[in-house]
Amino acid sequence: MSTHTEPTRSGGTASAALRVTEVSKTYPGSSTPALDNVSMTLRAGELLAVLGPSGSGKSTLLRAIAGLESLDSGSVEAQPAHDRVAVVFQSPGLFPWLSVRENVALGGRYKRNRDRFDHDAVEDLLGVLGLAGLADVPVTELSGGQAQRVAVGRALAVRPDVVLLDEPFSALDPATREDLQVWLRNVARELNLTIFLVTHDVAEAVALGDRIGFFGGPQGFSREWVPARDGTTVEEIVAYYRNGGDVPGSWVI
Ligand SMILES: Nc1ncnc2c1ncn2[C@@H]1O[C@H](COP(=O)(O)OP(=O)(O)OP(=O)(O)O)[C@@H](O)[C@H]1O
Repeated sequence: MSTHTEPTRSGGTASAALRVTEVSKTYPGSSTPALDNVSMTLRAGELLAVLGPSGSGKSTLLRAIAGLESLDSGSVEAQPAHDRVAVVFQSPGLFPWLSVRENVALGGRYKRNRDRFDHDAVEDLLGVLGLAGLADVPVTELSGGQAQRVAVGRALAVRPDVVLLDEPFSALDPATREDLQVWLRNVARELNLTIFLVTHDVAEAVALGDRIGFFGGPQGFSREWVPARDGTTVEEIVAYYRNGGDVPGSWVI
């Protein structure tokens, strides 16, 4: 497989961790495509936040990237391999009979992860995630925000090349959500993660995204991808959504 490179904001190049090419999908029984010829690239080490109205196909794309949806056409290429893509959904889906540490270390039980799973590294990861003090606590005793941090930890423990997050904080109260956004930003920097984040929340996209992809948008559901420039504000994005029109000149793809 060839190695792709992509221009970055700083003028250098970054390899493409994930490349989606002309992907289409229509669910059985539906007359409208959920994905209509979607192309995008996720660069290694970036957090791409994907905004879009309900029903515009964000989750379908995420699931397609994760290999959970069959495609009518198009392709998803991950570098170096597709089995190193981890997913976290809105609901943490923890195993209630296991502790925090056991949930985070769950991936080590699977044969396919054994060569890359380091149980000692789980302790370090719990520290980075701020979960060391909770390691032996049953997950049934956690708050919603703590549980979602454990879910992210479980995904990270298999050392994925790409992490897919589908509305990971949307079930949480606003204060907890803000805390977890700060937490995720710090963890992503510390571990140099590559993240594809689906969110409804413009403020979350602005707080976390190195780039922001607009899925759907002002010209109908056109599925365009418009990277945000540095310093983009929530107001600018909301105005763009509401008013449509041309993509601001400084938002160069
Ligand atoms: N399993 C399914 N079977 C049939 N149609 C589906 C299925 N999942 C999604 N759809 C349809 O595909 C379209 C895209 O849905 P999708 O959930 O990907 O959008 P979304 O942008 O993630 O929305 P939301 O933000 O509400 O989660 C919608 O019209 C939805 O009704």
